[in-house]
Amino acid sequence: MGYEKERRIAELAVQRATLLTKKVFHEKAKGELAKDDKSPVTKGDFGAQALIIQAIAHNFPNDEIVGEEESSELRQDTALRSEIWDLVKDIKLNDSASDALLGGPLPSEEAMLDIIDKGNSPGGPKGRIWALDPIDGTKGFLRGGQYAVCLGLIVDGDVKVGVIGCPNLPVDDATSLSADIGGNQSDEEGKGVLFSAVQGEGAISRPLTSGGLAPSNPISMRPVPDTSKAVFCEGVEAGHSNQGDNAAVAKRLGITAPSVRLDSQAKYCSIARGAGDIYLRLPVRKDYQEKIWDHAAGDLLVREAGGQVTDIYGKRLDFSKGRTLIENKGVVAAPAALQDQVIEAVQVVLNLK
Ligand SMILES: Nc1ncnc2c1ncn2[C@@H]1O[C@H](COP(=O)(O)OS(=O)(=O)O)[C@@H](OP(=O)(O)O)[C@H]1O
Ligand SMILES: [Mg+2]
Ligand SMILES: [Mg+2]
Ligand SMILES: [Mg+2]
Repeated sequence: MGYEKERRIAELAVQRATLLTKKVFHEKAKGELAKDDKSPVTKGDFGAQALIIQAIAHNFPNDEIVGEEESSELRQDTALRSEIWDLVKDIKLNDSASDALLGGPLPSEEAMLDIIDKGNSPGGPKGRIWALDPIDGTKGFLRGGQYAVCLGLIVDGDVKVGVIGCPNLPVDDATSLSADIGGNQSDEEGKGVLFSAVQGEGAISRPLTSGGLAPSNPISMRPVPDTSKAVFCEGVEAGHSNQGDNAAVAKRLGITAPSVRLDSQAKYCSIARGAGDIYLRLPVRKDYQEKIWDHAAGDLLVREAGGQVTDIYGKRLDFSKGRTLIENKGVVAAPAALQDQVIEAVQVVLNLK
């Protein structure tokens, strides 16, 4: 069994970070800022990044981290910074043995900024590099929908460990995707799932808790007799994937069921547990480069659950090229037996052949 410690620490670090994101999720003022690329970031994103990097640095001090966020806005905005510190300093798992594994609380507000900035690795083909998305689906988080806390370990360009916490997904793997899954989640009963995978060892899920890790179950994609019976998942934001092209692909595959729209890597998680079958993320803009933290953990989770993950050309996602997936365009994930047919349909719709 490889990467046992990495999986355990990653699961606990993600679980601890969701304690903070869940608090912010219920606050009216989430400390929203617009980044240079106009995308949103909140107290939840900064706080979760600080907590997770602290845990990685404590356990694996020589590893590099590619984290989505950086602290420059917080170095200007002292009010927001102290609001984040007020949250971060009090977050701990209510199982002291588990919490101790993460290295205890952060030392100070100033140290928190430096810890956030340890996520500045350029990535690349060599060594151990963690890809961290402290809140994936920030727009979903702000809307009251799905979001995910995502952490993957890439070793020499290959994803070895993937962990995703989804506080708003139903615990029950068998719960079918319903229209309200991406909607307002005021009722927390029965919600919150922690997914993980290690290369070559399959994929599992367990309920998210506020203490130690709960018992886990293996998960797998469901068998789909033919593509027309498949349910496909896509993003909520029309600016992140081309919903018109996604629909045209579904039509070519004979799919009549409406798509299930949900934010974040919860899409990878859903198909990996058989709540949905195909994830389409067809590009909106030619020049957009997908970020490694948006896909590393989900890519491994789906492949370990019996699926394939490629870009629109049928090429595996290449995590060895830096902070972005510069060698790939779009994402297509499906049960292994259907992948060729789905790629064929994508290529016809996008006029690639
Ligand atoms: N133009 C464009 N194309 C593709 N992807 C983009 C684009 N712009 C942003 N992003 C990234 O989308 C991440 C959120 O993905 P989602 O799957 O949640 O999108 S969706 O809202 O459900 O459609 C989001 O991740 P977070 O910032 O972590 O939320 C962004 O990294
Ligand atoms: Mg973002
Ligand atoms: Mg993201
Ligand atoms: Mg994010």
